[in-house]
Amino acid sequence: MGNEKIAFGADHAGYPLKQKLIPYVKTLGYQVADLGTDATDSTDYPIYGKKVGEAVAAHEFDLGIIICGTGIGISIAANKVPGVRAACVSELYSAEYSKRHNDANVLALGARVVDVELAKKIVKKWLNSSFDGGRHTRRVKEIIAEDRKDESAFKKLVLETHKIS
Ligand SMILES: O=C[C@H](O)[C@H](O)[C@H](O)COP(=O)(O)O
Repeated sequence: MGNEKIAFGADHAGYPLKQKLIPYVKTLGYQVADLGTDATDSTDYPIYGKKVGEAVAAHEFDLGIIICGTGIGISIAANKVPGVRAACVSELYSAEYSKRHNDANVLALGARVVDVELAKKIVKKWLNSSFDGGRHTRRVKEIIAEDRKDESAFKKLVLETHKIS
């Protein structure tokens, strides 16, 4: 923990929480970049979900943290980017298991759902958790195959284990 580079993004609803989380995550020792938005003026969450998603998928950053009102819209937008596994989280169990089982590389939060203290706890739990591997590796590989539209790789992974296609 601590040496990864993290990209932050938020719409207007997420902006106030983003401004609180960035200094907090810096105190945990991470390198942080703010990809916007820079004000509470109304904007559109897909802009920032896409921006952070593309930066993470391109390996410019190790992880992303994105925030809108519910966390839902911005996570939907980020998950359209191949290579992104964004988890919309509002409690600690999912914060941990989105890393352990899903290897989530983007965390989405709802600024109208969680308060600042809970958001900090979720972020810390997520950053401190890591992928379990094992059976979860095959499942994540199936997601990656689908991202790549590699139907034969997907079918091979499924067939190997479940004897279905
Ligand atoms: O999923 C979408 C997000 O929660 C947005 O932050 C929300 O829809 C923005 O709503 P409004 O334009 O009413 O501030």
